[in-house]
Amino acid sequence: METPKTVLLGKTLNEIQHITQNLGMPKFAAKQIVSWLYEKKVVSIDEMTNLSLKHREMLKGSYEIGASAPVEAMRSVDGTVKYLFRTPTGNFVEAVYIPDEDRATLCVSSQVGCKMNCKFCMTGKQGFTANLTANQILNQIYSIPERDTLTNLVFMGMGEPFDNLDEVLKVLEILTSDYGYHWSPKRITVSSVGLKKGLERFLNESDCHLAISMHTPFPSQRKELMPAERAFSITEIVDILRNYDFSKQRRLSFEYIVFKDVNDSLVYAKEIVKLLRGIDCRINLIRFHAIPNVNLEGTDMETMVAFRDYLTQHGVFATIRASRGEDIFAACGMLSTAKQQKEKGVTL
Ligand SMILES: C[S@@+](CC[C@H](N)C(=O)[O-])C[C@H]1O[C@@H](n2cnc3c(N)ncnc32)[C@H](O)[C@@H]1O
Ligand code: SF4
Repeated sequence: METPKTVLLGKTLNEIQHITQNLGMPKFAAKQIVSWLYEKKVVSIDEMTNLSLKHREMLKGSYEIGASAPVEAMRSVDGTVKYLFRTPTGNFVEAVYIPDEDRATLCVSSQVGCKMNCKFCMTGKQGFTANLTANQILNQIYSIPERDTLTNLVFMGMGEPFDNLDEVLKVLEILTSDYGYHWSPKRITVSSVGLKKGLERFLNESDCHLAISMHTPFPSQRKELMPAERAFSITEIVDILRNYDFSKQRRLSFEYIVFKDVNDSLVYAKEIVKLLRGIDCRINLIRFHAIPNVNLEGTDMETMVAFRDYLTQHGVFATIRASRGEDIFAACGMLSTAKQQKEKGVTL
């Protein structure tokens, strides 16, 4: 059997330098290769025409680009497209393309499934299967037809990015460095429940925006909704965030799914104001995408507007996030779970 080749897409400049060094290629070859990968976005090593034929052949002996097209695309009436990618081990991950006036955002996944088991999340219900490699994360951007129109990227698909931070940081480096995509870190937001080590490392090693999934300001209730609260509480998260400056380039936001009769009254809004006092941030109120077998319901728009207005009037700028792609199961984890179940012959 032929040995599988190592993929180049998703490797940092440093990693490519190791490869070229090991193959005895000249020092400048690494820069040439990353330029073919990340600027010219080639699909084969043969296209790297400023490498000598001999070096291209050497590279092809053990390496390949490693781009793979989505296996399925579902288009919503509102223009949102959900892409499904198959990993080499036969798992499915989702990326959602969301066009909106002059913006085009891609929501990417960082893991197959998730360990965090949040009560309201379909990906959490899947359990954890695997971390995605930098290649598999970057491929979600590289291999969609709209890739050159993207203005923003959010890590709000399947998985907990801080639980796979080595790979996520490599992707952020490639997207924001001069040798890579040259993107400003302001175009990228990483969303997390807040894991202590990951949070501190991300804050120190990246300049990208941060979104923390709060969902309730009360630790006792957050434990019920989000088991990760037990390991690292929302109050400790906020304490750490107080030490960082979010008043300049980097933005901090909190996500808050508004559940009917659970976290949608003024008691919650008042506690949020207290918790976030003195921190430069905003809060995004999210409509709940109902998932099967979970006794939670989204609140009505009138309550959401009142909640938003209270927060904004009391110094915490709040917005209501538009819910997109409802007709194509755009809530994270819905499509991949459906696909997985279909392959096993189960219906949801
Ligand atoms: C899927 S998570 C991925 C990133 C990270 N694991 C996190 O929780 O922040 C992205 C956002 O989607 C939210 N989310 C999960 N399930 C949802 C649902 N059924 N309806 C609406 N939002 C949901 C999460 O709370 C989180 O704010
Ligand atoms: S909301 Fe985020 S952390 Fe929670 S289970 Fe879903 S993906 Fe994991």
